[in-house]
Amino acid sequence: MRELVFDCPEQLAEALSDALLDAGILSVSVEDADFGTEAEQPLFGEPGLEPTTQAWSRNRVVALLPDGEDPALMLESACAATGITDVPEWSLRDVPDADWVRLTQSQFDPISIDDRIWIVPSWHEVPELGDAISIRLDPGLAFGTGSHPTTHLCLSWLARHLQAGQRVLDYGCGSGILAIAARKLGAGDTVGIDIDPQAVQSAQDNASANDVVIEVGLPDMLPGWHADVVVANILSNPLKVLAPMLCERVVDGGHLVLSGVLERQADEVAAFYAPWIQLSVWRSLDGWVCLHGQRTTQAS
Ligand SMILES: C[S@@+](CC[C@H](N)C(=O)[O-])C[C@H]1O[C@@H](n2cnc3c(N)ncnc32)[C@H](O)[C@@H]1O
Repeated sequence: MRELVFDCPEQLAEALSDALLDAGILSVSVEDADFGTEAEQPLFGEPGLEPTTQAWSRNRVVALLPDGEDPALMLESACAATGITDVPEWSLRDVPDADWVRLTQSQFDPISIDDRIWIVPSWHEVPELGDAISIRLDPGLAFGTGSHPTTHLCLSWLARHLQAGQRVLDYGCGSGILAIAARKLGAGDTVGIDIDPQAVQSAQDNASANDVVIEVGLPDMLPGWHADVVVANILSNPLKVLAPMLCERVVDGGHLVLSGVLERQADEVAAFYAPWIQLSVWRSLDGWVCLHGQRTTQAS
């Protein structure tokens, strides 16, 4: 296969990419044309949120051509569709044949959480477990493969503190990884809730693949019972909004475990929870924190 490559300014990158896709290009990626040079200007944004600027000042558009198509005609038609009169200079490059499935899979090795939990993609052998548990999980549409520090922190907390039989609510369950881990670590009734229907489906599928029973659903399916452990790995803003509801879901003496919070956001998030539960940083990893607190019987 071949790729069409050209540079264009920030204001044209998105429109031309869309027009190329409309013209029949198979896929388009936009890269920083100044990557690796002194002119490189990285785009930053809070993880999980879109950066405010959507493109670099000089963008390299890389478009995968369908077999037999004329690249010049495709680019000219995309330019005409977007009202661009100066067709950018372009070049062609060959895409070497590769086993893309194998290449992608090779990027995901089993992940160990403190030697207590192994997250193992389905194409890998389960490593020697000893006393550890293993969770079969493939990267998919829902967040939560264990590679992100926030998931790692929550898993680590569960592995160290969860007691057999405790009821667990995993709020913002994504792939269901925390709920599945909780069940495999001996939790009692366990529920995973997410606002994203695709995450709910993924969590259900992953629970079945791991032979564990967890109830999974959208927020309106929250069960009547209260949990010994409520774990929520979402971002700081939704966590602030959810504070009263999440605290209310914790039984007296129960635990609240939060992540998705950057170190610099920890105090602010804890302040939102202070009327019900005193949270403090349990552990940090790569700039992220895991906050933990216990609900006392005096809490209102
Ligand atoms: C960072 S992922 C965490 C996934 C998984 N629990 C983990 O630890 O890897 C956050 C999840 O929370 C969900 N989410 C975000 N806001 C939510 C809300 N207000 N109520 C329920 N789920 C929410 C997202 O759809 C996403 O699946």
